[in-house]
Amino acid sequence: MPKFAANLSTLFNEVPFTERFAAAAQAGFTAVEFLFPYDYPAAQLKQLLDENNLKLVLFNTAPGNVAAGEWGVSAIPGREAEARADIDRALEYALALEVPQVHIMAATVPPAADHQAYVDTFVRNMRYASERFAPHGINLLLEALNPVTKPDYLYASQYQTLEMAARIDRPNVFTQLDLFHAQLVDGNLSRLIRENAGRYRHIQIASAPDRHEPDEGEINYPWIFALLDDVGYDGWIGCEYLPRGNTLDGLGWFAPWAKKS
Ligand SMILES: O=C(O)C(=O)[C@@H](O)CO
Ligand SMILES: [Mg+2]
Repeated sequence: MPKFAANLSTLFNEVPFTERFAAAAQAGFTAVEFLFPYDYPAAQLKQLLDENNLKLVLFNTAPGNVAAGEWGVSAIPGREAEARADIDRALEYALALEVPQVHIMAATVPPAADHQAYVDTFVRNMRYASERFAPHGINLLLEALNPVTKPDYLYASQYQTLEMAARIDRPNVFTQLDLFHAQLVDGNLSRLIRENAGRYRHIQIASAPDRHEPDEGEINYPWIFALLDDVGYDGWIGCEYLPRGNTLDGLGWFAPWAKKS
């Protein structure tokens, strides 16, 4: 049976961030994920989780200078000290918030840059991160991002992240399978899900191509949820979509799984 986490960076934007925890709980979610915790003290976020009986299942390392086109610094040659400080800060939050997994953001790679140098830097920083998180039983995730949403990201295809995880070669490194990005870049989701079961440890969903509720568009989600059960996937499914309108109005698809109060 699928377990859904509300993404508080994309859902419940009708209210300020700190009020989205209660909104998600009232809508029947028992878990949440979000982009970044760093604007808030960990103790404040922990209190919001506890008050609303919510588990936190995912957040990301810091994105770097987003206004300058960055999306993560862990793959940028020459920025290792910053990347490792971000990794250490993510670990502090992860421990305080009891999160089981963290997405390590790689980087966008300028078209003229030396791509291999980015890959090598990322592998070294990921091995550092792996050593820091492993004693705490926390997994690290890599996520492929489609080039329309995020041009020039280190990897766009799910098969590239699987290859990268193999190259990093550490037991707590897995991929994060965002089915919206996967459909735009790779397609054939059933093959991806079946052949790589066990290599992805978190899933995110949205419709394709418009990234709305998972009840429209190219992907037949009820069928995908049954397939995930069939391959024994027991991780979380993050609802990382942009509601067509009011978040609650679009939650009809979630009604069968919502916790009844
Ligand atoms: O963009 C996505 O998709 C994400 O999951 C972000 O959290 C990280 O790029
Ligand atoms: Mg995603």
